[in-house]
Amino acid sequence: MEKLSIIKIGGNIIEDETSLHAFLKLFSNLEGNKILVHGGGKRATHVASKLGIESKMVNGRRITNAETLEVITMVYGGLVNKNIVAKLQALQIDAIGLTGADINSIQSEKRPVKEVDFGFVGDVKKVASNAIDKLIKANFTPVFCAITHDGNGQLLNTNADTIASTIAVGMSKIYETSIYYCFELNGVLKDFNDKNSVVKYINTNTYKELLKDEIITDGMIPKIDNCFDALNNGVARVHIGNTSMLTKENDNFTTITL
Ligand SMILES: Nc1ncnc2c1ncn2[C@@H]1O[C@H](COP(=O)(O)OP(=O)(O)O)[C@@H](O)[C@H]1O
Ligand SMILES: CC(=O)N[C@@H](CCC(=O)OP(=O)(O)O)C(=O)O
Repeated sequence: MEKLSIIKIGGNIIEDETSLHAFLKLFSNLEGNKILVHGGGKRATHVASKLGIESKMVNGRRITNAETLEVITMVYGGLVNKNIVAKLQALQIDAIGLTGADINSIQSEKRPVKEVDFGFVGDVKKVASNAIDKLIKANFTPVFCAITHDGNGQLLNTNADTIASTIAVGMSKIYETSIYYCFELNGVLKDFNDKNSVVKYINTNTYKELLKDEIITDGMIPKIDNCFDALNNGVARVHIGNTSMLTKENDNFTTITL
């Protein structure tokens, strides 16, 4: 089986021009088939606040009313996605920016209202692996933002970590897939005050311990849940770390195993 790398970058990398440029340079030099997935939650919160729209997160997910959906469509699908695509083109990567509506790549359904009404937030139902593969086979590099659609004309907001894991699961029918969750830290840290205290391997048992000891908190919990979902559904490898984990020189990052 041929290999495919799915690389997700978080909000803090996108916000910092120098980090973003350094990452895109690394990404452009990566050999083999690749897909980029980006978030941009921080930028969305910032733009929303400039427009006088308050942002509310519950369990790491944005409550997305109609107004917020407009903001995230402009920010993720427009501003952030098109800037990344233009920067990749400057690095001679033939990137194509996509939401899940483009080529019907990611269909989702509006999250049912239970204790919380998340509004226009979508849970992924179907990834069009063959359609995405046509782009890869034509030597385009797909760049996905955190937007999906329901097939009935409705765009939905879907967390970017989930976009990365569900695309990886879908593509693992065709490729041996690896996910690299890149963020500003070196990996999952044992001690938040020591940036080098990376937990190199986490499996389902050690994860439980780390949760119990409150070493893993906040946004890291849904991120690791996404990692286990991916591994349980055919993805070969999942790593969390700084963008430099994409180079062979750095082996100080976290690998998730079952
Ligand atoms: N043990 C831990 N090690 C590293 N980060 C952690 C840990 N526990 C919680 N976190 C938090 O998780 C955040 C990453 O999750 P999130 O904000 O969703 O990522 P992203 O930057 O990819 O959008 C980190 O910025 C950090 O604040
Ligand atoms: C439903 C939901 O919460 N969607 C996320 C999508 C963006 C994202 O995931 O961005 P980061 O990776 O930068 O956090 C949001 O709107 O914040």
